[in-house]
Amino acid sequence: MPDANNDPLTQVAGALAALTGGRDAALLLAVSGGPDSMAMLDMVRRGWAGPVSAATVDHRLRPESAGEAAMVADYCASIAVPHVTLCPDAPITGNLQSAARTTRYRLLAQAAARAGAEFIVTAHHADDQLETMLMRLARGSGVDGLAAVRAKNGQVIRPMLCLRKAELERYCADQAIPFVRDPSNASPDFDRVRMRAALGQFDVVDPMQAVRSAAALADVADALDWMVDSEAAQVLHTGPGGASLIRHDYPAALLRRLVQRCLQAVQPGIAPRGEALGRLIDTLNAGGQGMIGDVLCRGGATWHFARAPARHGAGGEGMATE
Ligand SMILES: Nc1ncnc2c1ncn2[C@@H]1O[C@H](COP(=O)(O)OP(=O)(O)OP(=O)(O)O)[C@@H](O)[C@H]1O
Repeated sequence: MPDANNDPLTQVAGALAALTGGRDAALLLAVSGGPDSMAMLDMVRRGWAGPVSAATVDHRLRPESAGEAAMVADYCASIAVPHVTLCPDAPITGNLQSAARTTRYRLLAQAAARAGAEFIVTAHHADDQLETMLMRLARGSGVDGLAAVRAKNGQVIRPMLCLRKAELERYCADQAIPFVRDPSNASPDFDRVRMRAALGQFDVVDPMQAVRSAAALADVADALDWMVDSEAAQVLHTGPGGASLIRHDYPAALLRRLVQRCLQAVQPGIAPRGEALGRLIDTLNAGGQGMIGDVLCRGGATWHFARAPARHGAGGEGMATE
């Protein structure tokens, strides 16, 4: 007899209830028009008792994108789900994937506020999680990076992590749900596409186990943040002259986070890579001084962090040490 608990709709409903705290909160679904988010749209509107609306971001980076957004709008109209297409007010430039992602989440947050939605829901699934973890592993990431795609990050929630991509595609086929395929998902120019192709030949790691590992690492990252909150209140002081750390005999994982907080207190938004941060901490431990971004850092009994004049041609997060 089929197990009702393994039914994708039941699993997604359970994940949504856990992520939202069980209330019938208003949800804004982020629907690109691909099979993952179209399956999510259909599953959530069937299984969720609270208000549901949907948004598609037309990044205007490909000629087909307006037609894809229109397809989602038409489908939403046919199932009586309110839908909005969101467009950036200026062309997306620079590192296109990363700039598109930043713009997308900003537009979605604005649309959620307008729609009165408490949560933005994306369709990241278990195969996405494994790909992300392996890409981070290939870069030597630590706990935060390997925690990969968070099931909950601020107001963004991801209830489809409990499902495989193949289940979502099967669902679309079974329910005759239309979808589009983004051609960039087939371009070998992207690391993710190459990783996906490699994983197609390699079934040693079960994506569902990767989801469990990532969730365990996310718990560890949250626990470290919690400890650092209470330590920082005792040992990290900020003022007009910058930030200082009066104690630094911490285990490495805590010290890295405390130093990150000092840096961010001086230069908001700075996110040094693990290796640069490790080199800085070695330098400070040896009583030396170094620069990360625009922050001058000095070791000694108390570590000091202060804004330095921007260096000509400085590359942001690189580090110079003395
Ligand atoms: N153009 C879009 N409009 C609305 N939602 C989108 C759009 N693109 C992506 N999303 C949402 O984000 C999810 C993940 O998409 P995708 O894997 O393409 O993003 P990514 O850039 O690789 O990951 P991330 O969103 O974590 O940065 C989709 O399933 C969908 O819910």
